Amino acid sequence: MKILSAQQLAEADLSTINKQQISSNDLMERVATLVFERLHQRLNGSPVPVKIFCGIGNNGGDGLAIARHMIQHGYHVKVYVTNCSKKRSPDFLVNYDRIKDVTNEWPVLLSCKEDFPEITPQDFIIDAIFGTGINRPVDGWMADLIVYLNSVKAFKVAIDMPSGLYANTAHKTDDAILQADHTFTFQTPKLSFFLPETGQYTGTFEVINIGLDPEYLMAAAPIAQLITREAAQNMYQPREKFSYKGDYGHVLTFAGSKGKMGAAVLCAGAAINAGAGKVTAYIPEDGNFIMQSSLPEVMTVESEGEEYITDFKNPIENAVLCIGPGIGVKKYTCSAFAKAVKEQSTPIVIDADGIQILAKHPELIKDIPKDSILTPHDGELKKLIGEWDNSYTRLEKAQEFSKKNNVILVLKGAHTITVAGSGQYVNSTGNPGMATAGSGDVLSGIIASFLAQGYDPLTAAAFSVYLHGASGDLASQTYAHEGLKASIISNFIGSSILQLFRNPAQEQQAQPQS
Ligand SMILES: NC(=O)C1=CN([C@@H]2O[C@H](COP(=O)(O)OP(=O)(O)OC[C@H]3O[C@@H](n4cnc5c(N)ncnc54)[C@H](O)[C@@H]3O)[C@@H](O)[C@H]2O)[C@@H](O)CC1
Ligand SMILES: [K+]
Repeated sequence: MKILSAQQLAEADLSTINKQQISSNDLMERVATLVFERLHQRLNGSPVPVKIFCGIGNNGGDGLAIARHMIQHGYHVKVYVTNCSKKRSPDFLVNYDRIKDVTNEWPVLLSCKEDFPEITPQDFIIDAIFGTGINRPVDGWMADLIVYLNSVKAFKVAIDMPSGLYANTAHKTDDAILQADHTFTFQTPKLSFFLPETGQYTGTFEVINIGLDPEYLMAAAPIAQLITREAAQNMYQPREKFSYKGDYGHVLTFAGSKGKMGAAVLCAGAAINAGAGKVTAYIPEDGNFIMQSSLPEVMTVESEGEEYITDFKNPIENAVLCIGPGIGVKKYTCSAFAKAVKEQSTPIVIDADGIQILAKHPELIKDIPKDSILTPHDGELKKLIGEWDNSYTRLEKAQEFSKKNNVILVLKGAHTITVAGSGQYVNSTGNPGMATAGSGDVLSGIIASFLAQGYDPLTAAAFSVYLHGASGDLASQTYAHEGLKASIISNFIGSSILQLFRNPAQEQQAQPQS
């Protein structure tokens, strides 16, 4: 699903009005009807006191139109208008007049702090103060209003955007932003919904298809793409009946050291669980028993070093190298890393200590095959690209690095973002239970596995990130966030592939691989 900027969404509104030959107010009415239907489904005629706060732009116009529908359906609605300027939008004004058709009360105008109404925890708040038109921080008594609304316990639903939140630009830390419990957002989610500084303001969110001009949407170059279940379904490559293990590639993991053989086991295990035809683990000599007894499906080749990998003699032709988990950064391991990377001619996966080594030896970056995939967490990323001021500069710097070095970066986080040149692919799966040791080793193994199976590097990265998160989501239904551990996530990879194509009634049946 495309993620568009606030400006593109405004253009899409205009294009819709022109192509569908409707007025902007017709579009607003369509939007308000769609939101009302969803509210009505949930509230089901409940006598809950509804308080709707409307700005004076089109977001406020939406709020007024929603209020009208609710009043017509018997809800107990009180409407407040933030009377901060005389520049009321034409569609706001139309709906301001129309609300009089269904109630004898004019909306209450708010102009200062003293006007704020009392709000009880039982109230249901609808926030239609600002949407995508916000272009500066909210200040004065309007900021106080947002702070006040945040301080009350009532349930809050935001229309299109939590008021005060920018769709795709950075905030200052003290900006007033409404903390919603749920957000109905229009046509596409906004980039800010997925970034750590701002993602929490939406609460849960739902994208409503408001029927904007399909031609505009098709042609628009998105600022990012959301990898949804549908997108992941399209990435999946089913297997041919007359195929054999040689068709599904060979992964060579270069992972593990004394005390960290678990990283190697998790990485190689995930590569097997995600479908690689063969997996060979290149390991320090002392790790052989651990690997062979943990993973009977995985072959091993020992390095000369007993506790660390100290050398590299390519044991397998045409394997996909997955290098870094648990290898440490000792000098001889760095030399073996450098040799292994240099000898590869097709894309590889570099994770964990492999990224630390690259950061310490930037001269090695030029030896990485084009379109290789690096999977840094933020600590590792900072060592590669330097510090950033906010999530937007983080993404810009990651794009620069990706373009300059012809590599794909998988920026791990609550919403992992895969950066390939100027393309940004935001993941939609995963949960906080996945913030656990070894989770990243599993991810790098999955990516290498799909690379080996012939997926192109960008697809392998984005698809693996999706499946990794989906495996964690499925596993958490049995183990809770707290009970998740990396090996469990790995055991749910097969279930997450099945779940891609299950209908909702079958979704509960997911079982782990043993
Ligand atoms: N025809 C359309 O354009 C449609 C617009 N829609 C709604 O319209 C919204 C966008 O509407 P608008 O562009 O009118 O903008 P908003 O309603 O988000 O903001 C209103 C106005 O507030 C002013 N403003 C910006 N920042 C401010 C601040 N910090 N303090 C005080 N005033 C500030 C700006 O002049 C802006 O035009 C969307 O989020 C959506 O809810 C939907 O109804 C769909 C159709
Ligand atoms: K809003």
